[in-house]
Amino acid sequence: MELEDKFEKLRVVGRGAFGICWLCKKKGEENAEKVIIKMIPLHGLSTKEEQEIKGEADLLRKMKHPMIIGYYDYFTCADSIAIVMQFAEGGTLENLIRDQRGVHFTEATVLKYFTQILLGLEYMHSLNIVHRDLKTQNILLNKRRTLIKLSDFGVSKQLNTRSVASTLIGTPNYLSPEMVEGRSYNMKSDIWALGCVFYELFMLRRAFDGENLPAIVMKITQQKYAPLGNHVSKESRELVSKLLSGQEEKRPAVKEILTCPLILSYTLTVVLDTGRIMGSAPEKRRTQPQQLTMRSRTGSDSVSGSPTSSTSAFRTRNVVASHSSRSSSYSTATTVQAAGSTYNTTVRKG
Ligand SMILES: Nc1ncnc2c1ncn2[C@@H]1O[C@H](COP(=O)(O)OP(=O)(O)OP(=O)(O)O)[C@@H](O)[C@H]1O
Repeated sequence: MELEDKFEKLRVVGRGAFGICWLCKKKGEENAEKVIIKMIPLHGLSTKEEQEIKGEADLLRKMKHPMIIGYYDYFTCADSIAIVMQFAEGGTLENLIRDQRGVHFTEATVLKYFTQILLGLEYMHSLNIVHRDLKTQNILLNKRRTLIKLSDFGVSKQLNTRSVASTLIGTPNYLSPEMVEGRSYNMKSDIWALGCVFYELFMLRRAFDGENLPAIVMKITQQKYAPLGNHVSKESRELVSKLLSGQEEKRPAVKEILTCPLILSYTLTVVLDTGRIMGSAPEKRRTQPQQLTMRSRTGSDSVSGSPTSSTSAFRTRNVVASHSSRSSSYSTATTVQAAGSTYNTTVRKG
């Protein structure tokens, strides 16, 4: 089959090391959703490599989460494999950072984006999948640039619980010390990259940068980065330094970060908001399986998504609010089931 048989090519949105990304529309449908089709040429690849790419595409199709780009389908056409995925209209986090033109985000804005990235990553890690290429270019945004979507798992690998993937892959700026030293890649290497992204959101520049590869590598191995400015709270600075710890075992797991005091209230807000998004308009979802309307607390947001992402990934089970008669404070005990993990949390206000 040729791509043009089924889809109308609108424009090229980007080029990666392995292929071209086309913005496309299904032919013959008036209001067809726009999708991205990534074309990966197969020529020169062995049958085993081709099978590996197809295996990756199958894996991507299985992932359903609001903070992960929706992968719909793949097919072989001409001499390429075409991967059909959700179109993120807001571009990349790298572009968003660049568009700030040096004006820092507020800490609350950074923490909202960061928490969403964490939730996407937590879902992947719960499936024993490491991202391996987490960077601001691979974090996409919806049209209003309020919701993030992790993407580009071209080099992700599904790990079984005992094995580690050890291939050295990645953009140099986000490589962890263990990777530059040729040691194996693991989930904690994703945490390092997460630290780099967190730093970049605060400082609008990369944590580890340099004129050339050896200069970057030197800084990574010494964990040498310019200190975070005074606009960053002590708690956030401490978290950055934990994520960018040279020793993997000192870096916290995603679940620990989601429930640490600095992040917990953001976790609850994002999970509860997403629960509300997913809980809305079930009839509409049933009749229009390709289109999902997402509403956020701050306003309405529309992104295209997979309808099943609502059910498995996020579930708010039980919210109990109890008011204290002795003070004006109140506590909210919440059991939030996010990405297969259950958080029993108590938020106190007042
Ligand atoms: N789903 C999408 N929605 C919107 N834009 C996208 C989408 N996927 C990719 N792009 C755009 O296309 C560019 C190229 O993406 P692609 O995944 O091919 O490569 P990459 O992430 O730059 O690098 P590589 O795959 O080589 O690691 C991205 O930087 C982004 O601007």
